[in-house]
Amino acid sequence: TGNQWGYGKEDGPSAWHRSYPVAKGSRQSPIDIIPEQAFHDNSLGPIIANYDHCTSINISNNGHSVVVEFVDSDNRSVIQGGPLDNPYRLKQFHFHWGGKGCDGSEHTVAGYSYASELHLVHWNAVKYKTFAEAATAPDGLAVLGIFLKTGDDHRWLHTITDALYMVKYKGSVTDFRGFNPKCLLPSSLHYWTYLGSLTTPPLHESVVWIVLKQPIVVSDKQMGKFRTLLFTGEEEEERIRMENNFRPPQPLQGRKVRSSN
Ligand SMILES: NS(=O)(=O)c1ccc(S(=O)(=O)c2ccccc2)s1
Ligand SMILES: [Zn+2]
Repeated sequence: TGNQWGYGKEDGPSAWHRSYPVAKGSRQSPIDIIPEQAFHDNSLGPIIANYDHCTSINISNNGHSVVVEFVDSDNRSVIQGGPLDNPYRLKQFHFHWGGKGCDGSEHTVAGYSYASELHLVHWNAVKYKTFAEAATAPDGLAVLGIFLKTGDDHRWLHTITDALYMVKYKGSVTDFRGFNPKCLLPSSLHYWTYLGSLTTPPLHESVVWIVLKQPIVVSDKQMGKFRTLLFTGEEEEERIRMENNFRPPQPLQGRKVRSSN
């Protein structure tokens, strides 16, 4: 049923092109960001994230990551400014991470990987009627990427890591209300931006990527809780720990990465 893809040896990123030929396309993500080669574009304004009236709905394990979904039937939580021509609505956020002691970010910075990467997924509800329509349009999605590095405890991430035991298995979902992702943003919103794709199948080339330069700090213990999740469902006999759910950097193919001031 549907296309089975994963992060293992047989079904991982190097095999995705068989079912998703766009995997070898001209604007694939993630990429290795080389700061010195990024173009300082003075016309790039600040990113504005208006999450104050956002409404989280649930938290779930979709067999690839842990996802928090939001009400996106109006413009109550949007990102705008920067490279974006209009406001994009927050739909969900999720994470990518490594194994114990290993890094698991998707974008890298001059070859450097972070422990994890948070993706806040938004869609262009001004130009497109539905998320599904926006998801295949070249300017349909805007994903805000935030690096996580290990160090002190992140006081707000506890709200998420304390809920992970309820979504241990693939296909599990539970209520998750009143969470404002503003608490996960670093103090600086300086960013790199480039045109790319979803980093998982269906790998649509529909994403304006906005990757924040400043990582947030979370503890090893908090990262460890992500690794208690499973790729596998409760009914499956095989239990496979959810870790290393990241795609490696893809060819830049002549794309320009711009840098905010
Ligand atoms: N890692 S990422 O942020 O690039 C990403 C991968 C998949 C999604 S999606 O679930 O929003 C989605 C979007 C469109 C079609 C299907 C799923 S977002
Ligand atoms: Zn992602």
